[in-house]
Amino acid sequence: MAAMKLAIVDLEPFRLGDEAARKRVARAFGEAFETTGFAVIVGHGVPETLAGGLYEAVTDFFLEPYDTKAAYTPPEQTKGRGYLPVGIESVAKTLSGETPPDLCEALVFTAPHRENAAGARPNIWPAEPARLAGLIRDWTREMVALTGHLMQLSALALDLPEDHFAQAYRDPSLVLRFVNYPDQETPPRPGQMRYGEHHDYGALTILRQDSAPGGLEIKDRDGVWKEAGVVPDSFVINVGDLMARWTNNRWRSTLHRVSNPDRGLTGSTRRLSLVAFTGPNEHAEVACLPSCADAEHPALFEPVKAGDYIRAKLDASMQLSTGR
Ligand SMILES: O=C(O)CCC(=O)C(=O)O
Ligand SMILES: [Fe+2]
Repeated sequence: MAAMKLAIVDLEPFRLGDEAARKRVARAFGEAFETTGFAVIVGHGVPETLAGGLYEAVTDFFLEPYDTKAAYTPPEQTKGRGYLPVGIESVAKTLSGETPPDLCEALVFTAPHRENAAGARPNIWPAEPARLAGLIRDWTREMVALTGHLMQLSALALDLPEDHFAQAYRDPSLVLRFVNYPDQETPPRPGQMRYGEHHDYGALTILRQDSAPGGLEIKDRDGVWKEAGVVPDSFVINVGDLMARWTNNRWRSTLHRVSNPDRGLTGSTRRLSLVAFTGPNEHAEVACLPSCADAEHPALFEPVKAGDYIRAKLDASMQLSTGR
């Protein structure tokens, strides 16, 4: 399979440079989202020791016996928190009717940055490995900070004042989804994938992937699936539906999926991803940005409340919530 040529954007001149440097980075960032909907960022400022430590701790969690992990599965059939075993989710269902379950298991935290907020449903924190909870709390702080940088960059790239999104992101939404794609001892069923084709629902997704076989694939403008590839110590950032709506499709929410590893491979093909779905506050209204519509490009979407849009998509993706 051919590789998708993703733009690699160095954020360091944005974080540390002068105005001209910031504008340059923003231009590259925006161009990537206008063409492929994906950008690879380096120089992002997130410490590699933390990323590596979290990767190891999450790996250790998924290596625990099934019964230990299943103790963290929530009673409700939604995928907002806790341990979600293989078989619970079928993400391609958000696009088309019945599809076999995705070949992944996940550990999910919703809004871990506002755990103590009144009315928030508590996340489910695994006791083992003991270092995991602290690492996730540190990661949460990094993801919120990185989201702030990405939204400043987004505003500049969209010809808006740098703080345009500050209000909507004062108390942002955040879902952390740690995903393990196990070795496939039996062949997948027809149409079954590690993670089926889908759009992300939020504004920007931040993904740390590893280089195991059976990786991220992106559908290009001609409808051809291409491999995303892996750049060491980077994050893949992609545009979700809310950002596409905000930008009137100037930025593209692109179909992607996680493919199965070749059956001929020997040795482990296990793959681990650290995903952060970022977005504005649930109460924020997402309506066409002033710089994204004109006489030739009238607004394509009705304004939506961010939280309502996400909730509808999450409901549709649950394998067990049949009849939708
Ligand atoms: O694991 C990956 O590379 C991508 C996962 C993904 O697309 C998602 O969680 O929405
Ligand atoms: Fe995705």
